[in-house]
Amino acid sequence: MAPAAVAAAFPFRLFSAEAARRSTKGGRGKRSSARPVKSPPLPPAPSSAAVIGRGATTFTRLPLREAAPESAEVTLERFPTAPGDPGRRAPALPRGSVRRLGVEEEDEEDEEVEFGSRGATAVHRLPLRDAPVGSGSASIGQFDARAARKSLNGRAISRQIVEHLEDDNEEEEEEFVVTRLDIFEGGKGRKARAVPPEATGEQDGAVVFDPDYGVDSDDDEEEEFGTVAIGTAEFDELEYDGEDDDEAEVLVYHPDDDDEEEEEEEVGVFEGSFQDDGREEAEGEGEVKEKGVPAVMRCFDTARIYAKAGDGGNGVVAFRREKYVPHGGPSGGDGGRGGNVYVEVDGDMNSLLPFRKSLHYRAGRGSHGQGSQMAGAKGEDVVVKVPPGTMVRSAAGDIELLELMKPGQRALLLPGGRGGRGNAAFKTGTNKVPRIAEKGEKGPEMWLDLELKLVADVGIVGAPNAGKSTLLSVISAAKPTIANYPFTTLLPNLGVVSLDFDATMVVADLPGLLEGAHRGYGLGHEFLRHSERCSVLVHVVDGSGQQPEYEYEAVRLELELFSPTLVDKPYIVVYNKMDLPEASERWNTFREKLQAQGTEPYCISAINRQGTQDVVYAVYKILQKERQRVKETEEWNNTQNLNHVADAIKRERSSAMNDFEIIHDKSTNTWNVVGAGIERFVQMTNWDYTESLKRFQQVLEACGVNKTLVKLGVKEGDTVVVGEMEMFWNEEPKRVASKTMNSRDDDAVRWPKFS
Ligand SMILES: Nc1nc2c(ncn2[C@@H]2O[C@H](COP(=O)(O)OP(=O)(O)OP(=O)(O)O)[C@@H](O)[C@H]2O)c(=O)[nH]1
Ligand SMILES: [Mg+2]
Repeated sequence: MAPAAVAAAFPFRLFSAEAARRSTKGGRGKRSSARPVKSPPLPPAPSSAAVIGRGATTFTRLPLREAAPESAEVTLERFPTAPGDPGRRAPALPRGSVRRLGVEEEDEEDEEVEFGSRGATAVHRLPLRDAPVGSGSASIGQFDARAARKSLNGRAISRQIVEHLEDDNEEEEEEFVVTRLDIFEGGKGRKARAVPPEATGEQDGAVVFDPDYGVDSDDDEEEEFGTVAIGTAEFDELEYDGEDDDEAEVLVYHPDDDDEEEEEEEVGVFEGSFQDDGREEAEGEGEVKEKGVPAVMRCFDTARIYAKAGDGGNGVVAFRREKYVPHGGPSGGDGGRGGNVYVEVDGDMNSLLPFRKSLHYRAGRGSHGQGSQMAGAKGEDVVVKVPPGTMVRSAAGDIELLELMKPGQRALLLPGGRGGRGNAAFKTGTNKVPRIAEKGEKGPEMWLDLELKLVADVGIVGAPNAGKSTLLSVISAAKPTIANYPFTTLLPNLGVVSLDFDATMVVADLPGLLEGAHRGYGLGHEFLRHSERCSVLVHVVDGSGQQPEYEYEAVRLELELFSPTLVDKPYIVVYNKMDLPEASERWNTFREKLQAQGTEPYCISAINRQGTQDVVYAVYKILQKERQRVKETEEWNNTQNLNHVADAIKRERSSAMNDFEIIHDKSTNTWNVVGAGIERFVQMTNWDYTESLKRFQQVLEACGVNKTLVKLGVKEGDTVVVGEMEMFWNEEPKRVASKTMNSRDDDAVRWPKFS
């Protein structure tokens, strides 16, 4: 089709394919700019055959944000909402944000920044550090990277947005948005500009970061800031060193140390995570000892892993060429589906320790399609093997996704991306030689928190050195380490107790509990969650201790402080070491005390196997009752769909393209078109083909985006963002008979529903 004809058909938005190609190649991220776009940018060369219509525009590709779903409903990669309207689709659009609060008078020390994991929700606050003065070069790179490093352990290259919203006491309304993506891109040598406060004349001491520097140069801005004051810096030249007295660096936000502590505690997401083995500090006595647990113990039952389903393979454009077959027609095959990510219960595993070593699980990408209508091969699936009793949560938003209990259970967690269609699929009556093919759909990705709760029927609890491991060793075949010092047991031990042919129970021996365990003393507290799944607790008391009753009460209290459901569990009390004279002497007092409370304790000598069998029978009797009770309630809710996460992803994938929302950000004149269907369309569009632009245009028209924008009052030069595409709006130069448009619409918009 001649360019002029295309222009006539789609007079509204005029894109430059040239510019598009340029910018997509560069892959430069560009987000709502620091300053409103004041004039439409340079028109591209109209001579290019690919230019659709007249007028001009730039066409930039935005990198996609990392998927970090806040809910099981939304797991696809997506772009964040309009910066000015963070709350709108917050649940669907996970992101971090830092927002400057209103500045209180001139007191810069009091400035605060809210730092949240989604939208405007504050999770913790960092105080704003006054910006250093007198430097022409500046970078905000450190700012966000630092926050990110803190909160994400620097691992997830996820996208956080730093918002610098309007000041209450400034007349000028300004808004600055800095995405971490910009910063990361900056890290690859991109030029960026930061404007020191004295250049802007603002009193708030914040350095203004201009992510668009060098993208669209704007003369007005130069004047406003004064050219001298504007320095540029290569990001890779700058390194964060934690000090702000380094002249080469300008740190914009710099939380001071006290608040850092606070912030860590409040966020608290990373406690119990792996890594940072060497980072633990020795803590003084009397202090709260939150993380004084060796890494190996933390990894026993918690892990954080990254999973990504494979991207679909791209479809290709090909035409059949064969002797004696003139006009062979399009024959580009579809890309293959990306691999799936499964989670499977492996009965042989009993801890999450293997995840210390491997934490990235990526399914294979689908192969690209080929000529002769050959579809690409499917990507390879990956299976994440977990022990029975594993809870799977999405790290973002702490949403419970799965609870995997039985060996052999398998859940499809992330379905691979669909393969892009080849040009053979685009053949229509009016377009017999389609030069268009889709890219493969991106596979969803996620950080997952795994937590293991042992699936034991009985939990043995008690103070250190009480003889818990000894008891387990005599009633089961387990061989736990036994020694005469506290904290012999560092990780829970499991044993199977069989009373009879089919009467068995799994017993867990847990690390000892100290008074103050809930405040972090000792180790036992780390593992108490494992007893949450137990039906019965066996509380072992060391009869040879100084005050067995006191020890008993203290442990009960710790259980209660950990979780009220623990103390409500049925339990039996076992008084141990009766072979020792000091124990047998105190037995009567102990027994009377407990009887007064309505509990009948057992006395044993674990080492001599005296009385242990009675304990086993007593426990089994209670367990049977509990099992019966659980069975009755389970019958009611036994239909658990293990694939619900994948289902939600698939549902979202099939969302209609005309189901979108438009969010207007007045300060930057940006219109964000948000909708899973349309964003997915943009992601799958292969901009290498010129026909893709046309199709994109047609889709915008057909699904009503253009119409809605016009209705909402979009103006010449405004920015329109759809998924990873950013465009400038150009008014139509000349309206063309709508007949032509309609006749083309139904031809071009062939967007089938995927299930
Ligand atoms: N005399 C006597 N000693 C016992 C008895 N039961 C256990 N012990 C001893 O008590 C010490 C501690 O036993 P463990 O079974 O390791 O105690 P634990 O409760 O598992 O201790 P932690 O794992 O450190 O919490 C060992 O030296 C055992 O030999 C008993 O019935 N009589
Ligand atoms: Mg032990």
